[in-house]
Amino acid sequence: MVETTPAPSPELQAERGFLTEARAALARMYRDVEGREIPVIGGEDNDERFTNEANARAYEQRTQALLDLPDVPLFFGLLDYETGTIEDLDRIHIGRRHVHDGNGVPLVIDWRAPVSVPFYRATRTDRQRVLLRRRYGFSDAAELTGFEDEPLIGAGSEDQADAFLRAEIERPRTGPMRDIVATIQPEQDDLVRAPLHPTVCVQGAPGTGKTAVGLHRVAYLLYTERERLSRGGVVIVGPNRSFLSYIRKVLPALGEVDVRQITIDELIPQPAAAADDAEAARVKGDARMERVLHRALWSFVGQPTEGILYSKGSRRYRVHDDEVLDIVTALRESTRYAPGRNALAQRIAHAVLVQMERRGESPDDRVQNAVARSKPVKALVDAVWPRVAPEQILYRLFSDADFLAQSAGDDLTEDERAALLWPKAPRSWKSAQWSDADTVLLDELDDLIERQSGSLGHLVLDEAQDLSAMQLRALGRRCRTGSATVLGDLAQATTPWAAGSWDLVLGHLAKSDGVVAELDRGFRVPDQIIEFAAKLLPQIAPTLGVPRGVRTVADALAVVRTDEHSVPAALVDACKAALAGEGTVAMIAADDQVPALQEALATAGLEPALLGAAEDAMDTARLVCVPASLAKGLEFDAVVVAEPANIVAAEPRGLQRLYVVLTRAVSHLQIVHAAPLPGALGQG
Ligand SMILES: Nc1ncnc2c1ncn2[C@@H]1O[C@H](COP(=O)(O)OP(=O)(O)OP(=O)(O)O)[C@@H](O)[C@H]1O
Repeated sequence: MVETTPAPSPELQAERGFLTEARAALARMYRDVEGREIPVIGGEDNDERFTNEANARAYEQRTQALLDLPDVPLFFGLLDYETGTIEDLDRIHIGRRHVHDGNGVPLVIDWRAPVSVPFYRATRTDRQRVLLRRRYGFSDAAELTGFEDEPLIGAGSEDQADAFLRAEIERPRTGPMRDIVATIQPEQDDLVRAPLHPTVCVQGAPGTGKTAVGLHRVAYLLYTERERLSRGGVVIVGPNRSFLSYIRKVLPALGEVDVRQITIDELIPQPAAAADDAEAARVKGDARMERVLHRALWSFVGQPTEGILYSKGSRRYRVHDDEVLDIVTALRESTRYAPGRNALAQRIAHAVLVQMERRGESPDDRVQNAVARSKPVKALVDAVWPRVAPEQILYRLFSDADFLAQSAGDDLTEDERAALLWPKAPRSWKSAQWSDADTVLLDELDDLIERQSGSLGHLVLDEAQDLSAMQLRALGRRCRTGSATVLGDLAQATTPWAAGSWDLVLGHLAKSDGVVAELDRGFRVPDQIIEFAAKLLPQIAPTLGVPRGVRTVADALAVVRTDEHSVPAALVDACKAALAGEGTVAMIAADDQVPALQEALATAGLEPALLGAAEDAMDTARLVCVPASLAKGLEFDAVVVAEPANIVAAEPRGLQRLYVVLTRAVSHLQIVHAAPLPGALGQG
């Protein structure tokens, strides 16, 4: 915890009194809302039901947002302004939400309000009319324990701010990620407060605060653009459920409870039941698949070989095949598949109507509709432009080598086509089992057949470096008019289908106007560990610079070499040593080694939890066993890594995976190995 003023000075007592007053005011605001009647419109039609449901939801959110969370301090900072800067207020307390007394006088000002900005931006050289900045220290139970003043005029230095940041970073972790609202840094604040449009893309080394920035940006945008965003909604897409569980408390602590946090598989509503090998998944995720699917779909539209004969009473009307062909050709150029089918029926019917008019009849729209629905027209449309389901097309692509070759054109090599073909095709498209990558292709086909609506207001993609082109297209479609916050690190790309550059990612998302920014101050990882892990960068991401550390920690890094049989015992010792310190500890190993190593730790009496077995494993246990494939995005006060060579050998992008694993520690990293250290790690 930060060095704070010895308690209780009169000033500290006054601040504690103010905190109690603010808490009471918030409780009153909560009671006011809770006691309010929710307006209910009578009647049972859809509009009325929808309005009533929306009112009830808004009410529920408003009450939840006003709940005083016992372990979240109500304010964290204070600014003294030059007199007259803000009307009637020279001193403002800054907190996670707005609190006012019974007469509307603000007690705590929301950190997102413009008057709070200098808390993050003012410096001694650019004071922004601020005289003094105060930062508060709180116990884990949100008791006010002290404060530190940073005068922006007169003698002084900026070291205090750095000490406060360091103390905040090193405060031992207990369970899920916490917010950084008290110590957002200026380069992060720029991104947090960037306008809703255009899309923002953040490349940042491990621990530079990308996830934190993304979450605070959501809270900020909901404050400035609430109405616009509540219409379409905000969705955060993370790599897996463990990660989402880890970040789930940040937005509620910032007073935002209405944001969906999901994995991409949950966004695309198609259950996956099959698995792909790496090469098939890579090809299925490639942007070229869009052209393959496009050709496959449109190959279902055939050449009309005969026209139609429509009879009404004794009269006959004929539309010839070449006329139908002209209509089909024009429609192919201008519509999607499903509306094209309807339009074909209508245009043929129109051609019949023209003939009727030429013969002196005066048919109206109803006649045109009747003709469009007549048997001969339907039969022709079914023959020339059949109804198809996405599954039918994909089934045929993966089970019919000639159809695949014809649809692939020059886009796929023979080997790539071979990777797509099923070794043994299922009996029919209805019984086929689809993989995750297939469900994304089905989604693309669905949109090629009929345009999806795409009305999301804002989309946050975390660990976006891992998404395939086809996944990015699917995400972009859901947010056609909205904007996105794209977060990631190209050096941490572990999927074989990763897009490889931020320009490509933005292009696939259909947000090419997005602005790419870089964060390069690594807050999480001590210097010594960054330097060690960065030895891998020339091999895994030669174009990226080495992140700048902001702190060193004594004995941050230890590498223990032992023989193969002694690895479990050495891991037990390392975990025991780590547990002797404060905060969370992770033992990270190659996925298939985790069960045996977990057992070794349990046998030694250490009671480890297994990440992934229960989503909230990190909430309760101090020691967690983490399969390397689930480590991304997480962090622990101390990390023990077992046998790096096995982590590397487990997958095609094993070195990238190891880089992720090595950069999870806030204070201490111990590496236990018997095999030589991989790549450049073993050198010097
Ligand atoms: N301004 C800050 N004040 C305090 N802590 C910070 C700040 N910025 C980042 N941190 C801390 O640094 C750690 C890393 O942040 P975060 O997980 O957002 O980084 P990241 O860039 O997403 O990392 P990774 O690429 O490894 O997923 C977190 O503990 C976060 O709270």
